[in-house]
Amino acid sequence: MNHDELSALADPTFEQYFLVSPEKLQMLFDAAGIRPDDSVLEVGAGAGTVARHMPPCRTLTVVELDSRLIDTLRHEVPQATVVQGNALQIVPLIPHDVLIGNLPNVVTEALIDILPELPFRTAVLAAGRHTDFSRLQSTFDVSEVTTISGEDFRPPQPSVSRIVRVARRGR
Ligand SMILES: C[S@@+](CC[C@H](N)C(=O)[O-])C[C@H]1O[C@@H](n2cnc3c(N)ncnc32)[C@H](O)[C@@H]1O
Repeated sequence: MNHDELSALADPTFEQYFLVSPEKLQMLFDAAGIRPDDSVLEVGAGAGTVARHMPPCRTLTVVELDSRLIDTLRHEVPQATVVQGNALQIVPLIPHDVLIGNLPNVVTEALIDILPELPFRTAVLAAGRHTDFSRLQSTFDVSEVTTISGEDFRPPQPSVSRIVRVARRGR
């Protein structure tokens, strides 16, 4: 899918900006540290621009709320199990070693609340500049990987967000 087609698919109601920067995708995957025997779960998978470049892993499950994008995800990421629904309800039901997400900020805030109950080794999440991860610091190492904005996305994202790595200590 080219950049014009991605932009045409995006629905601002769902804050749909699709990450296309090869450099930022590589930084995301480096931070995730995906191993060939990992189960990977991506939430808010959009049109599959992240998932289609996912490094080799044992299983890949992608979750997307917008039912319009489900056929696109099945086409773009044929190796993935595609699930339509709300990430906050689905994430606790799917075992995973690595969690990747670029969700609207309000959803990410709610996801952070449930992170301690999830099984992942490493999570890599896009978050707003002011999203508060401090509540995780007793259990996880939290570090900023990079910032993402504008031309990193199609359509260009008007705001600046951060990619944040959350790693469970001792794993
Ligand atoms: C900013 S886009 C990111 C898409 C893709 N991960 C990327 O980086 O290119 C956010 C996506 O999250 C989806 N989304 C919004 N709320 C969601 C929720 N509660 N559960 C699952 N997906 C959601 C939107 O429909 C949208 O496709």
